Amino acid sequence: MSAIDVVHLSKSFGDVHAVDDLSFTAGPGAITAFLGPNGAGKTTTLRMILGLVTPTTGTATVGGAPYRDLDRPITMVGAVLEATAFHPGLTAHAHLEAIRVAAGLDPSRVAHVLDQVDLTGAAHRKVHGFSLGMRQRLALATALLGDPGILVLDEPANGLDPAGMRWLRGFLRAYAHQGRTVLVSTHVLSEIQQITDQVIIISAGRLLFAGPLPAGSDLEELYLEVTG
Ligand SMILES: Nc1ncnc2c1ncn2[C@@H]1O[C@H](COP(=O)(O)OP(=O)(O)OP(=O)(O)O)[C@@H](O)[C@H]1O
Repeated sequence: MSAIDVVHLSKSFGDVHAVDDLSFTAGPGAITAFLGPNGAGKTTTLRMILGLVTPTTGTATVGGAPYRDLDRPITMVGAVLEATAFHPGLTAHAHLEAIRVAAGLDPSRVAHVLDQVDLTGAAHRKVHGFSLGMRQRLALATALLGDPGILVLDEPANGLDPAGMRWLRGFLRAYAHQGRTVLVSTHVLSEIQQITDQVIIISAGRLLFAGPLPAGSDLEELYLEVTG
């Protein structure tokens, strides 16, 4: 059983077939890049994996079970979705602490995840003064609170400066090397090419390519070839 299994998954919104009979797996110890043009169905697929959208047909499971059936999902799957909102009046520390308490996690986790994303120095600043990149780091820290074995990320490089992108690459690589699973949707092909183990490309909700990037090939070339 792979960490994330998508099997004949479909989702229609009225006449729009956002996801259309999609199947793929994202296994442990690897970074899987989830790619496709605007409107291809990536976010809808990620939201079905995370139990936020109900599939029309098919299944999406994490660790063998649908997300909604997981006992303590925060300890199994961490997610960073687009446009993550934080209460602007809270500090980063207070935001994380509230979630930690609600989830019954160990008190040491807050300092640990702040350190993991390099936000320790800003822990007691209010989030309304945070840059986009700092918000992305805080969203990642939130996803890491439960020490999950699976990370699902939608455009995590959004707002990161070049140093931040390099940091994120190193972080995700190390995370996968621990035997954990990373599924990341992105349009920044030059970034993901450097760390990806497996590539999934979809368009109009359908699978176009699944597999490792062939040796010596360029991800942008492959992407444009299969989506063109
Ligand atoms: N709640 C919704 N109601 C109606 N249509 C929707 C809804 N969510 C998504 N769609 C439609 O489903 C299709 C897939 O959208 P989705 O956001 O999954 O694509 P995406 O690959 O994530 O795109 P992008 O790269 O632009 O973020 C689009 O045509 C979109 O308009």
